[in-house]
Formats: sequence, structure tokens, C-alpha cells
Amino acid sequence: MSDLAQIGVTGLAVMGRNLARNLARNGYAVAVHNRSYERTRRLVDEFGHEGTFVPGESMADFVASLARPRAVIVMVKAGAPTDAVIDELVPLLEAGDMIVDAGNAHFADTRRREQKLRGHGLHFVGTGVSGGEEGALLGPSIMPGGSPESYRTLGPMFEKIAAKVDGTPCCAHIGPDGAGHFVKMVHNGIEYADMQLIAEAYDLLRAGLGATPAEIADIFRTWNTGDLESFLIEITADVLGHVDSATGKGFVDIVLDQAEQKGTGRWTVQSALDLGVPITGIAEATFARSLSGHADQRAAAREAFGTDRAQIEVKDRDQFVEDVRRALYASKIVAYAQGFDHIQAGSEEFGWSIDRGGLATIWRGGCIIRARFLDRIREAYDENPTLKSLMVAPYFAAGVNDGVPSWRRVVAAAAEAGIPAPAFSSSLSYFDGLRAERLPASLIQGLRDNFGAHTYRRTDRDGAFHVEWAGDKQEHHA
Ligand SMILES: NC(=O)C1=CN([C@@H]2O[C@H](COP(=O)(O)OP(=O)(O)OC[C@H]3O[C@@H](n4cnc5c(N)ncnc54)[C@H](OP(=O)(O)O)[C@@H]3O)[C@@H](O)[C@H]2O)C=CC1
Ligand SMILES: O=C(CO)[C@H](O)[C@H](O)COP(=O)(O)O
Repeated sequence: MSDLAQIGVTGLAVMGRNLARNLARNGYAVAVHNRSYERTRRLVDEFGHEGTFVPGESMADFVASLARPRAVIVMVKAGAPTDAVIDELVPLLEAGDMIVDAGNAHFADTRRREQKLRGHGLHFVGTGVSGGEEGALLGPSIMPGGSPESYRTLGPMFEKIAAKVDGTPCCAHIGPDGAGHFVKMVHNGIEYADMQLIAEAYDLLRAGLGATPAEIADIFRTWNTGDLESFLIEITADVLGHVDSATGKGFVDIVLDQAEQKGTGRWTVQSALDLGVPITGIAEATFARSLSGHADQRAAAREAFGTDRAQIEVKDRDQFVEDVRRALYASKIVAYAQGFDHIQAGSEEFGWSIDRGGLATIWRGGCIIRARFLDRIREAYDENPTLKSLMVAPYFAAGVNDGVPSWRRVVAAAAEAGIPAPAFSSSLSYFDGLRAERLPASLIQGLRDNFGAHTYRRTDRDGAFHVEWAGDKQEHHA
């Protein structure tokens, strides 16, 4: 057997190091490289016994240690660092070689890089990887874009190291060029919405029940045995149950209440605006993080308005908990429905032919948004690949319908008590907006025509019309 490595990983921080270990544990000889050699040395020192690692001190050594066609996974910070690594790699590679960018790149960057590298005869494979540090080691969800040809080489390796659900690998070719990074971006947008909804549920339970974080952890633990079963609900119970060793207080009470973001949620919202897809839950979740970070404005508002909250009147504890659970479940359906709509819009815009049922299949395991109901999402798209909205698939429509009274009670209680619940309330408004017989958008059209002669369409006749608002108020065909 050749001494050359079958695949290489450059960028050996938490994700790259664990991906390299995952590959090695699965029997692949892995070339490893990092800008600063210290990380490479530590990986080999600490985990060299797990498989075959071929350390390269320089990029040239690293590339020289790879079998042809070479496959290099780049796992570095997104943006300029990724371009810097690509620029270093390209002169060392030759036609047919593959560069896999497995970081959280913006899909537009991936499209640009793919096009440029195609000119060099190289395959550039923008690949979404989800699962965090542990997933990268034990089995992530992997979403490769790029050419079908590159997937023929990379697919078997990726499918081997990916998470498995019922024996099916959580990895599939998503589509050409930026498709993999696009779906990873939307995955993260859904992740933002999911986490915001969980946070709002926690806030309401705490205010309504006067419960401790540890008691609420138990509620989440129970929820994780039903429809809401998911990785994020599971780890919510862990985080809420955790006690700070320095103070003996609940961990959530000693953490600064300012949520950070690295950009994927923001990119999701920006892209949805460009594509005209109302991903309201994801947008509210992203803005809620921004609001939390505006410490000065928050202090000024506390000063101006006070922080009083009214008591939520809870007459029946179990009913209240069930109301919050149902509101969470219905809002979560909205978040996933909006995310899958966004993916469909991206797929159509860029000609990617993304299979939404197939995507739900590979999100069932390994990734951060893995959840029991992804199986149902897969079934819904398998049964009807042109489904207008996930919300109207019979299983999800039933879940939403069952939850509506609870959803309204929870949103009303939050508003009355002065507890912010932007994701719950925007999801409910989205539901009501979608199913409305008539929307007040007709008035908006009238206003637009009035001030800007933008024209409007009528309910009873085809064509565009305009009223002479400043004159005789006669209607004309535009
Ligand atoms: N952390 C997570 O849970 C997840 C992260 N991702 C994505 O995976 C990628 C890696 O994430 P993570 O492991 O957290 O590491 P970081 O995002 O913290 O990136 C650190 C790595 O990038 C390298 N690097 C930074 N700048 C340069 C540069 N100019 N040239 C060469 N190398 C550079 C560092 O090298 P050096 O050691 O020399 O500084 C190090 O190897 C990111 O794109 C991230 O968004 C995806 C899924 C989950
Ligand atoms: O990709 C991920 C998970 O899927 C990363 O953990 C990402 O960093 C999460 O986004 P943010 O840091 O903005 O919360």
C-alpha cells in the first residue's frame, strides 16, 4: 500500500482536528496541517494512536503527502483566512484535485471560489458540516455541494464518517457549486430560531411558575420524550440543570444575557430578503440576539421605562406548561417550514435542484437541529415534493391546529405581562397571515398607488390600474 495519505485536513482547531481524527478512526490515512505547526504536533502527540496521521509542517509538505487526485479539507475561519489558504494551495495542486471548504462560508463566496477554481481544473467543494466539536469526531451531518464528479470520490469517505440514522448516513450530495453552504447557512438560521423559541419558553415558564432553572430543566427533560424530542431540547435541560461552581447559583443566572453570533443567522436573513422569502421566526431570532447585545440602549430603556413585569396569572400549572409546550412546538414547525421554503427559493434561483426530503434525511442525525420530527419532514416531502408549505402537510397541520389555542394564550400572556416573546408572536402572526382570507396588503397597494403611481391589481379584473388621486380620482388601465 502507498504511504501517501488518502485525504488531508488543513486547519486543526476544534472542528478540523476532530474531523481528521474521525477520518483516521475510520481507517483513512490523513495528512494534517495547520498554519501554526503547534496544533499539528499536538494532534499527532495526543491522538496519533487513533489511526494514520501524516503531519506536514509546510503546505508544500502537506500536499506532497497526498495521493492523487488530491482531496484537501480546509477547516479554517471563514472569509479572508479561507481565501488565504486557497491561494496557498492552488499553485501546489493540479487538475482534478479537490479543495473541500468545510467551514461556515457564505454561499456567495463559495460560488465565486468554485467558478475561479474551475478555471484551474480544480474541484471546489463547499461543504456544510454540522455537529459541533463532538459531532465532528463522532459523526456530523455533512452537506457537500460542488460537482457530482467530486462527490464520487469524496462521498464514500464522507458517508463513512457521518452520523448514521437507521443505518442511513447523514450525508448526501446537495447540489452543485454553493448548494452545500447555502443549506448549512439555512440550517444555522433554523438553529437560531429553535434556540430563541427555547429561550422564550424558558423565560415564560420562569415568570409564570416562579420555577428555578433546575425545575425548568426537568420540564425540558420531560418534553424531550415527546414530539419536541431534539438535541437542542436535550442540551437545554443540561444547561438549565448546571450549577455554577464558583457561586452555587444556577449557571444561566451568572451568564451575561448578551447572545453572540458569528454571522450565519444574519446571512440567512439577508439572503431571504434577497429571495423574498418571509423567514420571520429566523429573522426575529437574529434580531433578538442583536437586541440583547445593545447594552447601552437597554440600560437607557430600563432607566426611562423601568423593568416592571406583571405577574402571569397561572391558575393551572400543568395547563400552563402544556400551553408553552404546544406554543413551542407550533412555532418550531413555522421555523422549519420557513427554512425549507428558503431552501426551495435558493434552489430555484440558482438552479440547484435541492431535494428537500433528502435534506431532512441527513439532518436527522449529527447536526445541531436534529430532531425527531425531521423524519416527518422527510415523509412530507417524499409524499409531495412540491408541497406548498411544510405547515400544510397533514402531520404538521394537525400539530399546528392542536396548538393554536395554547399558542394564542401564551402570546397574549407574554404581551400582558411585558415578557418579550418575539419568535413566538411572529410565528403566530405568520400563521394567521398565511391563512387570512384577506390581508390589509390591499390598503398598502392603495397607498403606493396614491403617492407613487405604482399601480395595483383588482380582484375582479385582469391588468394593472391607477387612480388619478390628485385629480378626478378616475381609474385608468396602467
Ligand atoms: N465550532 C463549531 O462548532 C463549528 C465551526 N464550523 C466552522 O468550521 C471552521 C473552523 O471552526 P473552528 O474549528 O471552530 O476554528 P476557528 O473558526 O476558531 O478557526 C481556527 C483555525 O483557523 C486557522 N486560521 C485562522 N486564520 C488563518 C489564516 N489567515 N490562514 C490560515 N489559517 C488560519 C487557525 O490557524 P492557527 O491555529 O494557526 O491560528 C485555526 O486552525 C469555521 O469556518 C467555523 O465557522 C462549522 C461547524 C461548527
Ligand atoms: O455552525 C455551527 C453550528 O451549526 C457553529 O456552532 C456556529 O458557530 C453557530 O453559529 P453562531 O456562532 O452564530 O451561534
